[in-house]
Amino acid sequence: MSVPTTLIWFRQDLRTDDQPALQAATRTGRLLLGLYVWPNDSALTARRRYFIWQSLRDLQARLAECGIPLHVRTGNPVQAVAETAAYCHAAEVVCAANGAGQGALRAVLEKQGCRLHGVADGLLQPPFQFIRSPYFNEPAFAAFQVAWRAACAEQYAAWQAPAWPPPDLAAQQKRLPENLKTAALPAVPRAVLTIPGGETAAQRQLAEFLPRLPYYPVLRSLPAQHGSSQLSPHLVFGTLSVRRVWAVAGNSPDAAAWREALARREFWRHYFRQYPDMLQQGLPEHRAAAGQANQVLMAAWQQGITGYPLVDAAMRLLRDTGWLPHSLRRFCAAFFCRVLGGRWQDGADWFARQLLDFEPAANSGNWQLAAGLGGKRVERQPFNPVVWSQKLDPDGQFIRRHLPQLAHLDSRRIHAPWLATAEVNTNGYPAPVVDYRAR
Ligand SMILES: Cc1cc2nc3c(=O)[nH]c(=O)nc-3n(C[C@H](O)[C@H](O)[C@H](O)COP(=O)(O)OP(=O)(O)OC[C@H]3O[C@@H](n4cnc5c(N)ncnc54)[C@H](O)[C@@H]3O)c2cc1C
Repeated sequence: MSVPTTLIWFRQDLRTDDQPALQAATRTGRLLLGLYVWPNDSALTARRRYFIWQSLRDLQARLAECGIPLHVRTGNPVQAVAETAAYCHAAEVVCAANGAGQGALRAVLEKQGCRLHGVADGLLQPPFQFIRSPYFNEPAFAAFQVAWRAACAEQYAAWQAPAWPPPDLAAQQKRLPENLKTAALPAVPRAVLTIPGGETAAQRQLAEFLPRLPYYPVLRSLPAQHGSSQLSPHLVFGTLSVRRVWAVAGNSPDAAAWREALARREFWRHYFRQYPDMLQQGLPEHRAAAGQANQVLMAAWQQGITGYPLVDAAMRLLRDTGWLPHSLRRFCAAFFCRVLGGRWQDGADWFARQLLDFEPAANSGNWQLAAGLGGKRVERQPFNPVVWSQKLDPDGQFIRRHLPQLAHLDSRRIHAPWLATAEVNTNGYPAPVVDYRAR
């Protein structure tokens, strides 16, 4: 006789700690199974795929301790979930509902007598409450942050993560039929990751960062110092709970700047849920005035051969590791739009193909801001890449690390090697592709 089960469909919530889908599934009292469906996504780079794989391996081990098998499928998600639900006689499928319509899945499941139960995850506050204007410049963010923070302060003042696992779960799961107990995880090609995947790695990284929190406000703007948490891929793939992150940061003045970063993450996600058309197209006011970088300039920027050392060091690091600190993302984006005259969409596309932590809302929003397109009018402070290079990397340490052919230049010339006299060897480093002063 078949035993009714509950299927937990893991999506971008690849963890056991503070996991709403897992908690909701446990409350059903049925036997539990997990499922992950690999996305059919051409944007899933080898690095991202390997990060997910590491996260699944960790999740599988954690779930196995409680007797929950994690099945892994590929293909169309609706079909894969429905087939697995039928195979394991699921009476209910529980998953994070990320706002995208799940009507098709619900309809298919209902036909086979199975209920779809969506739970909220990934945000500290529900969307559609705090965005008051179609603009997303600094004043709009400031207004959002005041209201949003007040709601978080109230809701999370005494927050405790729900307990996991329930004490009798492993014993109960022994009743799972043998054919459902085994779940394989096919290997994927290895990729070099500077930020490893998985809940265990995420928790370790969070613990290592917390003692450095007091230095965050200063060091986050100095890319040579590794001053930020590097938790972004974990927050994107849900190997870490954002509620957990908010709670451990605490209320101290040291934590304020870091909590502001979390507010920015949330701001973009709320904003584009409310204004989805802006994700690709931007504000209507600015649609006609898009720039167009020529292909040669765009290729030089992508490959890190623009002749501007900090841009090139950063763009090579992005290509080689899939990660950049925020200050360099902003710098490279501003350079692309304002010095090379590129369209923000083209730059955002390149970042989307490189970033380990690619997330459409954060990427699109930050690109549009860097291009000065968050308000009614174009908002552009003068942008001097040499002055910014000196601010972000005062003694050239970051440039020296990533462009060794310029390592011998002094701290002034290293930001503008074209000023070096003919006797100084710049080892074939290219001349600037454009003169920033002409822009
Ligand atoms: C052009 C550009 C593109 C970007 N694309 C992405 C992207 O695709 N995915 C992504 O997660 N972030 C993106 N960001 C935001 C930000 O740069 C990264 O989140 C941050 O660098 C991650 O480093 P961290 O984890 O050390 O951040 P920390 O400084 O330690 O901040 C903690 C967390 O807050 C969030 N966060 C911080 N700053 C921002 C911000 N300005 N916008 C949104 N979230 C923020 C991230 O989740 C981050 O992990 C982009 C920024 C720019 C300028």
